[in-house]
Amino acid sequence: MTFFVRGTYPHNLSSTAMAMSSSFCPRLPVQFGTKPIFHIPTKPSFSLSFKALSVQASYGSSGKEELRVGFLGLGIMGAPMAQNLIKSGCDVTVWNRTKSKCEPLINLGAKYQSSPQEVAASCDVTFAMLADPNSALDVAFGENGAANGMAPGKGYVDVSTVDDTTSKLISARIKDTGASFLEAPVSGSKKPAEDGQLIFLTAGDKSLYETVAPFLDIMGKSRFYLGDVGNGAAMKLVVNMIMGSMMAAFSEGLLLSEKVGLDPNVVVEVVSQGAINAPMYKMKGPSMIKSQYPTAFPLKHQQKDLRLALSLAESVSQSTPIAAAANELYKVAKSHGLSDQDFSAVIEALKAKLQQ
Ligand SMILES: NC(=O)C1=CN([C@@H]2O[C@H](COP(=O)(O)OP(=O)(O)OC[C@H]3O[C@@H](n4cnc5c(N)ncnc54)[C@H](OP(=O)(O)O)[C@@H]3O)[C@@H](O)[C@H]2O)C=CC1
Ligand SMILES: O=CC(=O)O
Repeated sequence: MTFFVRGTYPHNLSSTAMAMSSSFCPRLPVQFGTKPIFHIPTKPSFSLSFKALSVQASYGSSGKEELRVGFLGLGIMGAPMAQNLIKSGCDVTVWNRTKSKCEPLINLGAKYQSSPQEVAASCDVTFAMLADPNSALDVAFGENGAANGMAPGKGYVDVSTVDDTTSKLISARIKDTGASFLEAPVSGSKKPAEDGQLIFLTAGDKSLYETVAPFLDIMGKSRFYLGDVGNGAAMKLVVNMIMGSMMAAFSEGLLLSEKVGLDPNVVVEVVSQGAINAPMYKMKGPSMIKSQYPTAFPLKHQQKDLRLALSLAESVSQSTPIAAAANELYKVAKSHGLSDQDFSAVIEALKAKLQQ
């Protein structure tokens, strides 16, 4: 298995920095499949402004034709990802099933096409950020799907969280057209998407990976190249299987602490200072204690990821009893109408009134 990681940038993509980065969108050769012409500086050690300037230094004066970038799916994640590309000066064309979600991006300068096929036909690389395997397949294969607009020299980058089987199906269909395919699911939620701090877990055509790397660097803080299609999907499912179980265990801890007379806010503080600290606890804990779940990562997507991870585990006979138990809790939460709340609403599934 091939493995590659670029160093992370210790910065936040503030609006000032975004403004600084405008017109720094990478200019790239239009044709794929050749040796990478440009080199991304590795492990820059300071600040976003350095990131923006690096991109300018590498691409700004190349004189090559700018790649036209398509973006399909403008939900919680897709909208800020596309926005960061637009604000960096990229030539972006958007499509979303619910057209009204395109308006804010069109106002920022994006072009619009009325189907995935038209986006793919009018762009050199097309990113897709869809809800789940069915929607990813629909948008790639359906009537007026992206595959109908693909051709040799183009690239399709699916950044949705799906299972490896779905990803391989999409890859095969796209590659049948002569185009290239990269799966690139992301780790990181709404805020990292807004801040250009996502972690890309990519696999597939290496030449496409190299071609789109500058775009990944606008939207993210690091990227991994993991080899064959399916490895990116599997990595994402493993990570989210761990995250879903952690959130379920954290929920149990908060409720138990309250029942025995402890202040759950102090539990959050103690956890945050110790070896089991994870940013998620301090970020979500205070609102969970107030029974508030402002949506960053919808609970229905976390349950989807657990379901897909369990199926992946079953395919290789790996026992995953903790994830299986967590999945049951998310299913209970869904059945109580919490699908569109943040995944931290899983705590509600443990409250006595929901279990009756
Ligand atoms: N939110 C998060 O924190 C993270 C999410 N992810 C993953 O990223 C993906 C997107 O997540 P997120 O943005 O939160 O999800 P949202 O539910 O906010 O957005 C889903 C997107 O998929 C579109 N869609 C759904 N069904 C269809 C369909 N049948 N045909 C066409 N388009 C469809 C929606 O269109 P419409 O607007 O019309 O409904 C929308 O653009 C998911 O796979 C998720 O697991 C990964 C990392 C973090
Ligand atoms: O998929 C969700 C995330 O936070 O990553």
